[in-house]
Amino acid sequence: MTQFAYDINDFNLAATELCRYGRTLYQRDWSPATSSNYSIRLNDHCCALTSSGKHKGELTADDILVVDLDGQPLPHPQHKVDARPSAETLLHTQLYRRDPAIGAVLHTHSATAVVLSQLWPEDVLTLQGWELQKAFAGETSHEHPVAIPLFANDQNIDRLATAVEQRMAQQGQGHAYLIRGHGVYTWGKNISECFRHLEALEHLLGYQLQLLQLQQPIGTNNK
Ligand SMILES: CSCCC(=O)C(=O)COP(=O)(O)O
Ligand SMILES: [Zn+2]
Repeated sequence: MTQFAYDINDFNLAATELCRYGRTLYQRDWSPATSSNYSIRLNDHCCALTSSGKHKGELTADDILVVDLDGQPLPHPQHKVDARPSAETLLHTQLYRRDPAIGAVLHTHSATAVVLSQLWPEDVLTLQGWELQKAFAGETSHEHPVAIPLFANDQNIDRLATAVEQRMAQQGQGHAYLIRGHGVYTWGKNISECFRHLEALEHLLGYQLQLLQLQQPIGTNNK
């Protein structure tokens, strides 16, 4: 440990990874126009997190901040005084606070996730029957239902994080959730597992969206 509440080497590694994943997620068109935020846990008390409003395909280590699990920025020798953590920081810290096994969180805004989140009528989307569900940690069969809760979008992130926590306390943590018209949050024990969850989810949500489109009576989209 240093004079800071985290190990600088851990921060440097996390910053490198977050920048690298940012380039990948931007190239996949899942993080357009400065949208999205990403984080990696540094220890029991803090995480490295993207700064607000940055282009996610062009992140540098200067764009990665450290916050404690209340979402408050912690000092770093190179950080600019005006750098602000993500506006959605509390959606990351809610996850790190509830589960010490969570090591990384990714939030993205793919067209598939956003469109499906607007079309889906219920407050939970249950994935079942897809082999790719087994990409989620601990899932061993396509037959086991994987519930993806949906939340109304809310500019009050504190209130949204409280709603997420309440739903998880009642119905289980799951692997991911959708915010309507906004995007998806998913997590994992580390960034590589988290990315696997996100990649699986993108495909699974794509299957569901295609099913919805196929179930639409022929010709109705021309009227
Ligand atoms: C331009 S997208 C609007 C904000 C958002 O939803 C997002 O994911 C990025 O917010 P941040 O403060 O983390 O840059
Ligand atoms: Zn967002």
